[in-house]
Amino acid sequence: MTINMRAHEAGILHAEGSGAAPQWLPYPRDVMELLPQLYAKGVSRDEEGVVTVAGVPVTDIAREFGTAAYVVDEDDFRARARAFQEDFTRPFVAVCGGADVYYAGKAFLCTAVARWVLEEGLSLDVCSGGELAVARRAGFPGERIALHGNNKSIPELRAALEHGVGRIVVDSLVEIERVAEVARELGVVAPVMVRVTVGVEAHTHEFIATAHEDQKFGFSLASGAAMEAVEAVLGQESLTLLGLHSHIGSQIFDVSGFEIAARRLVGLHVEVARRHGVHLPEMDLGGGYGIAYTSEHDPMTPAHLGADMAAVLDRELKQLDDLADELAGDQLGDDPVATAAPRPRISIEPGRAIAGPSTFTLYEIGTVKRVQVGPQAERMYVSVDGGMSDNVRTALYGADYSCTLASRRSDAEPAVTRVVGRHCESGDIVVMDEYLPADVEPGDLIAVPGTGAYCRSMASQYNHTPRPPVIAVRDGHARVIVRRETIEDILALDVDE
Ligand SMILES: Cc1ncc(COP(=O)(O)O)c(C=O)c1O
Ligand SMILES: N[C@@H](CCCC[NH3+])C(=O)O
Repeated sequence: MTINMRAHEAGILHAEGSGAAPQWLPYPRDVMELLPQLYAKGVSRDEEGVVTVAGVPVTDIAREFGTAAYVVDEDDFRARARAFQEDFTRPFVAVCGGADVYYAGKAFLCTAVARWVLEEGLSLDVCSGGELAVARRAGFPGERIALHGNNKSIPELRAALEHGVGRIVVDSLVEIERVAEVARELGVVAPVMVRVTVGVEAHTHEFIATAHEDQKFGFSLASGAAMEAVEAVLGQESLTLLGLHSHIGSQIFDVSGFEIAARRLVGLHVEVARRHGVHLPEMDLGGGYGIAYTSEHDPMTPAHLGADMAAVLDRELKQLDDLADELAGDQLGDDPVATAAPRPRISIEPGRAIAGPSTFTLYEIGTVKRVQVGPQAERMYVSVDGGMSDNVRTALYGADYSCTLASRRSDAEPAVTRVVGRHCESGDIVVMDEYLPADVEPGDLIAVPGTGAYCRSMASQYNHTPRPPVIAVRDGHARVIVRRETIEDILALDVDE
């Protein structure tokens, strides 16, 4: 018999693989009270038991804006952005002069969010012409934008260079030629970074790991392709090489993957300096910091992460200091070591860790059905007015979410629940296993926390379902930052011949 640790803590005893029928254990507490760390800082329950965000009851939000809706606690988002910008970067000052934080807009980006990020002093990572357009509309300065993507189009590259982006992270030899050509055409020198596949097997879902050899991103370090790419960039007059980039994957809790990545990346950085006499001014370690979706996850704070990663970098950059000693001995006499082989400035690209916990999805229950799943066990299937079209992560990665009854308190017995969507698939599941009070009924609201990253940004119109709005709440006031799609929006795309 295997016991799911989270579910076990919540009182669910799984009998998977044992052949025995599942049995549920009694669960005594309110899920939100048990797991407050899953919710944004401004989320709590009022005296009536209604969940509130920054002082606004979810019942008011549902009445005014409808459901399903993504509800973001603006102060929570900003605080997490600030924690990376300030607490994470602080230890890097002594190690390499400082660090820059590029918010990864793929997690979630709209004009308001780009402005929050800008106001909190971060830079921005975009990976498409669409994300770049949003950044431009928000007034994001080009020099604080990084452009990613493994197949950027010429119009995207042109738009990026016209906006003066601070870095383009190149991903193939064809693309190096392409960027060089567009830069020549525009009469500019394009700043680029080379995305390196460092060969780390990140401990995460295989679809969101990105630094093992057999996948589409980057230039392999092991095969020599990364050095070849560096040389290709150095050979182009319309390109300037800022540095090397590595992103090992997403929803990672273990610094050891970053440590191996840093060691290998610094190794290549030193090799470039040694072979070509080029001291690259930057180095980017990507994003990927995990968040808590359930009690199974225990993420590090940005301060803790920063301290650990700065220590790792300090250790690994000793490789560069050895080169500096060599160079100083050979060429520079008494010149300070720092001028012989200066340490690169570090940057990172967190997305999920800033956006994810700031948001919950608010759904209204439409139907409740009890299904017998064993002689002593039944599962309550709660259908909500959304599903895999607004949160595909459960279906795509087997992601685990929690939920809570949000519109009232209930003293009813807890029931093992699966929250499902309204789409035409049995895999249309939002929350696999959680407890809800057994008296939940149509019209009740539930909140699914941790949906700020890769939910709205990966939302679809499956079954011609209009995508939900994003409602930002701050200081007792809720407002729309992304409006709800309408059937008219969907019909507008459909050519009526
Ligand atoms: C290149 C790059 N940088 C940053 C990120 C952001 O990752 P996360 O949201 O896990 O921090 C991603 C996505 O995994 C990415 O591909
Ligand atoms: N979309 C993925 C993460 C991929 C991030 C982009 N490289 C998720 O929801 O977890």
